[in-house]
Amino acid sequence: MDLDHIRQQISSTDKDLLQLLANRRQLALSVADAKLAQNKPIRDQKREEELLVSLIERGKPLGLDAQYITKIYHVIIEDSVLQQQAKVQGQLNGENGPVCRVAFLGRQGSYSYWATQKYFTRRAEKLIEIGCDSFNEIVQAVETGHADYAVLPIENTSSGSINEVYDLLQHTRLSIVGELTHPIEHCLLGVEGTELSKIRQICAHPQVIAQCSNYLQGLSNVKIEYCDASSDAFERVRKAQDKSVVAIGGEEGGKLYGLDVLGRGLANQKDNVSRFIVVARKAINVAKAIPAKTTFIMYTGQQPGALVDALTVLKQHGISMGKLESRPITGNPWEEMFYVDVFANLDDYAMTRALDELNRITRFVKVLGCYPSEDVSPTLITQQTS
Ligand SMILES: O=C(O)C(=O)C[C@]1(C(=O)O)C=C[C@@H](O)C=C1
Repeated sequence: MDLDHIRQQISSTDKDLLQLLANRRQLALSVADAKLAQNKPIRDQKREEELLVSLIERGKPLGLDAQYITKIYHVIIEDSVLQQQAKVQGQLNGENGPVCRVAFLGRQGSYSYWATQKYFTRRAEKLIEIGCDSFNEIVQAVETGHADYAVLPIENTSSGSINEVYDLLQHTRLSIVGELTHPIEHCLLGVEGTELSKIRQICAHPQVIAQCSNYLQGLSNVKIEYCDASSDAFERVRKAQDKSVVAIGGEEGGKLYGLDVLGRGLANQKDNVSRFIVVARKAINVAKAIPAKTTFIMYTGQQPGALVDALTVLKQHGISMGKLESRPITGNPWEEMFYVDVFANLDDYAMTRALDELNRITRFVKVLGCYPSEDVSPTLITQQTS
């Protein structure tokens, strides 16, 4: 068989695979309806485990190993769960209309651009992109009604919390309505023919620079140029057409600007992942069938044990905390606002009780939003496979 012929067969098999994946997605969406009708949660890890075990058994005589099957099905099931969650949420809260206007940092190719695409393709509305130059501009776009939603990076596994976004949340009337995580794979990108040894200037967003600090410390005689977004860095390099000027950003984004990859894996952490939040003017409800997260801020005052007392309230109501962050309160030197993420639905009885009590024992509490948790942890096989 000649190469072209084999490739035709591969392409045809891939076409069939895509059709099968699309069919599977449709079936999963029908499952969501059935589950809602029966009052069942979307996620069923027992079913997932049974499915994985039976697929591994079926794969063996076909020469497909367990690891390969497990890896592929973790991706398929994660997609299935998130598609179902988006459908259920759309039904519960109603979509905004035929289109949704979403503000994000940068233009085509920025990390926030990809995160926005990923999140909003699950929804029925047509996405209208509103690229912005700063986090403040993004929030303003939604506050003024120019955009329906904003996508904001809030934390990263290499650089930690994004303080500017936390501070904006303290003063906005917007609510958190969603979250998503997105892998951030930093590459060094330049125009064709750029050589690593000749680089004199690196363009990147300050968050990117923080996430690649170890790599950057190892370079000498290189000027850092701060940019509004990775897409801005790409644009500058593309325009300069200078082989001593490079950008740091994602490979896919760089390609849109005609840039070549000179180096990969620049982040301090191997698993460099950012968590983004989605904010809107109106708060949403989260269906009981979906695991929910609630984020609130509180000012406890500075009396001894004040924070311990507040966190004890959560413990007493059996509420697990995902993250605790603190930021200075503007205008009140040395006083801190605490940001708390909990795994609970705002409508849960325990959460209502806990918030009532926190309102009583702290100086200030404000709920920033309740939203579906996108943390679809992979189901592990506990039973023995033969
Ligand atoms: O069978 C179900 O209950 C589904 O929702 C489908 C599915 C899947 O994609 O296979 C997805 C999520 C559940 O956790 C289990 C399985």
